[in-house]
Amino acid sequence: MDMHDETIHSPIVLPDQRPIRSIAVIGAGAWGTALAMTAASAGRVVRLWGRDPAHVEAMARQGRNSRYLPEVDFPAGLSVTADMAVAVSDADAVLLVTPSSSIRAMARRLDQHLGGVPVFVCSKGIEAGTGMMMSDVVGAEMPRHTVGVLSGPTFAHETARGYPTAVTIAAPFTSAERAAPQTSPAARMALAMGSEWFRPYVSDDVIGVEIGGAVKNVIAIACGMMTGAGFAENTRAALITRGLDEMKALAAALGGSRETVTGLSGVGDLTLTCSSSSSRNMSLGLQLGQGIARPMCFGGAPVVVEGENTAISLTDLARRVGVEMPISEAVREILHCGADLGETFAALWSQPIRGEPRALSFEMAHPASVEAIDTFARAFA
Ligand SMILES: NC(=O)C1=CN([C@@H]2O[C@H](COP(=O)(O)OP(=O)(O)OC[C@H]3O[C@@H](n4cnc5c(N)ncnc54)[C@H](OP(=O)(O)O)[C@@H]3O)[C@@H](O)[C@H]2O)C=CC1
Ligand SMILES: O=C(CO)COP(=O)(O)O
Repeated sequence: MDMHDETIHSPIVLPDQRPIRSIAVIGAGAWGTALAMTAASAGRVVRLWGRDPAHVEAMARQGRNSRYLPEVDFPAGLSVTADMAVAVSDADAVLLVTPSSSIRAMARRLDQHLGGVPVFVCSKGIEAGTGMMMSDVVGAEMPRHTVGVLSGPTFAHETARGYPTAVTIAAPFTSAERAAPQTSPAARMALAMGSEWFRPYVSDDVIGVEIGGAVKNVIAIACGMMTGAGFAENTRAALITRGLDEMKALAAALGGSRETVTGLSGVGDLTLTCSSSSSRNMSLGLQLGQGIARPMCFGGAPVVVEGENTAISLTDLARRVGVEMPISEAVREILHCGADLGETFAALWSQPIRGEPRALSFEMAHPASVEAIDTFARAFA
């Protein structure tokens, strides 16, 4: 073999290419449990961590999670523990699946127990106060780890039952991984999780994926509110489409790709969440739209509705980077500023008329708006 051949055939040196055989899932709610079941069904060794020892003991005894997914039995290969050190011992990768408000604390705790294995955040939200994306929060607390995300249109109860489901798994690529994406942590995780009914796609656009998951919850609340208040399908379709525009604009402003927003984690999840009362976000909106006071929604039970806090962190972030998000702002006003639902949506519908692609940049007063009526009144006085 001459020198030339040797150059051509020398293997690319890549960092960690081990297959992912064992997975720790942190968070034994509906989605953590569904993902743990998915990974175990795909043949991985899975440890599911829950914070409540009594709940963990019940899961171990019953072979199911009767608090969050009562109708589905655990597959072989899934064990449960309330000891985080046990959960992550020998793990080749971690799925972090507690509510977004707890992700920083969980990551800080995890970092004490974990070597440098990839961590994938599966929660959908933007941190309150800092406006940081979940992957950035985890990256800040776990600097030795590759941090990715897993997101898409996925109701936990459907995934747990084995209904065909597709997700996007994203993590940053090194330059070597760009040349051979199948060696990236995201691709290795996709191989570890994939089964005949669970179909992962791979991406390196972490921010694009995360924006989709965060924004769709706020838009779903808006859709629920409008539906609950008695409006129909035209209105919901308009909110979904203009919500998608808000998602696209913010993702682009933060360096994400518009194409990612049209994928599973954007359009896919927006469509799912805004179409079904199985969504807690949509359901909260429905109840508020019907005039039920917030404390009485869900019969007063504490339910994780990520879009509620995200309405604030998202619009704060959008204002900071100069992106207009009128639907998200309307949701924030109603949820957090005491604005009247009917009046706020009426004002949304009579906002200035604009070009449909944001690139067609102009605006003029809507004829139904107060400003327009005043202007016309003055002009014709
Ligand atoms: N459910 C779904 O279909 C999907 C959910 N997601 C996302 O997954 C994330 C989790 O949601 P989901 O599993 O549905 O929520 P659930 O309400 O089903 O479960 C929440 C879980 O988090 C635990 N938990 C709550 N607060 C804390 C805390 N402060 N610290 C540590 N653990 C905590 C709960 O423990 P305990 O029981 O002890 O209270 C429970 O195990 C959310 O960001 C959601 O958007 C994403 C895709 C699908
Ligand atoms: O993220 C989800 C589906 O992809 C779950 O939506 P909810 O949190 O609104 O129930």
